[in-house]
Amino acid sequence: MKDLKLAGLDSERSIIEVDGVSIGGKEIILMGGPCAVESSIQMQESAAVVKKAGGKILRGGVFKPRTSPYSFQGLGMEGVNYMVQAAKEYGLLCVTEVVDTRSLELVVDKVDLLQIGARNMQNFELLKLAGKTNKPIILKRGLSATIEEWLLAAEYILSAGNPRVILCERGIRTYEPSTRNTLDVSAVGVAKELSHLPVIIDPSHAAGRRDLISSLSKAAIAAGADGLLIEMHPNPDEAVSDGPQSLTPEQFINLAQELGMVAQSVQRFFDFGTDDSLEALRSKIDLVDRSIVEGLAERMQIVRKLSDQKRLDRVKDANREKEIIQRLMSLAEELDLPAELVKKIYPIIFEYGIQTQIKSKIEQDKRLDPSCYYFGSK
Ligand SMILES: C=C(O[C@@H]1C=C(C(=O)O)C=C[C@H]1O)C(=O)O
Repeated sequence: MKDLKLAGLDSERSIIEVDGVSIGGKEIILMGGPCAVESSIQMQESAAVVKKAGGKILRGGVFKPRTSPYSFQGLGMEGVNYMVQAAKEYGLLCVTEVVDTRSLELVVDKVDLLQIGARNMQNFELLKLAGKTNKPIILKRGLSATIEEWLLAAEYILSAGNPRVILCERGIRTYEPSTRNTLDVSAVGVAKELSHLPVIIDPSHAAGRRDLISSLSKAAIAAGADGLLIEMHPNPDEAVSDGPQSLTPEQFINLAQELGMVAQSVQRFFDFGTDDSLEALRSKIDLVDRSIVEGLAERMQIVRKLSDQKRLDRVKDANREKEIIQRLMSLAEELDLPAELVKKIYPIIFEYGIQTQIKSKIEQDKRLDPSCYYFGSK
């Protein structure tokens, strides 16, 4: 694309540093908070949840570009102060949306990042002014903007002198009414092919309903997104805006717990572990235990299949068992785990493996020779 003089991908991808948080590196950055700032207590509660989930950035709208003029328009500067205070207390950064040059000037020195929303993606005066600030800009893709238009909007900010732009896909307008917008997952790959800028995903505005947020967030990471911007409210049923698409604190934390595995599968990481409280460490252990048991169940399924290929009197194979134990004992040593643990646990696992094969073999034999039923039932 010829006009992407600064946004175009030359060689290196940009990693955007904001006070110790790097967006666009290996780490997946989680940002969360309510659609609109409503009160000091609401922001305190939200900040506590974001922190607990391993999130790095607190979001909250104070100037709300609402579809209807009669919807809540935001708390303005009072709201900014609530958010800044809460973020500070919990060691988080904070971001809010600016809707015009006036609101930008009001908040630029207060927050850590600025957001330009979908409806203002082509507000060129605002883009130029954002380009003159020293704050990173989260630039949302417009409701009906092509990827090219979105990148050219980023080019406005870059060419005005601000190199820190983060692209945010938030769903586009399609003919499909089941979701508020359609999350364009492929936009992540396309934008990254054309541009060096980090790309994050806002699944909340894309879906418009909370039941899809978890799966869309995981899809976003799998597709290569550098972060997630998710709406979460301490009490979504009472939210003044976007309640139906806001996660509850519990859902937000549960989702965050699952992000690490998805991140790992695409050679990234998500640090759920910033919270080392007893409760947080125990939930981490619960997650690991779950995958241990799931792994054992999967192993058992495979072992059971092996019975097809064996005679009943040849189910146990001592050499194979020895070989497995030796291999896993060296792995344990490499991983700083007592090798003795493997030596003790595995014979029990083999024992159950053998039992399950024998059972399956007997069932097979019965199926092959139905006479044994008749014989047995006489
Ligand atoms: C699965 C097998 O059968 C038995 C169970 C084993 C296991 O659980 O890994 C290993 C050897 C056998 O004693 C096998 O032969 O591989």
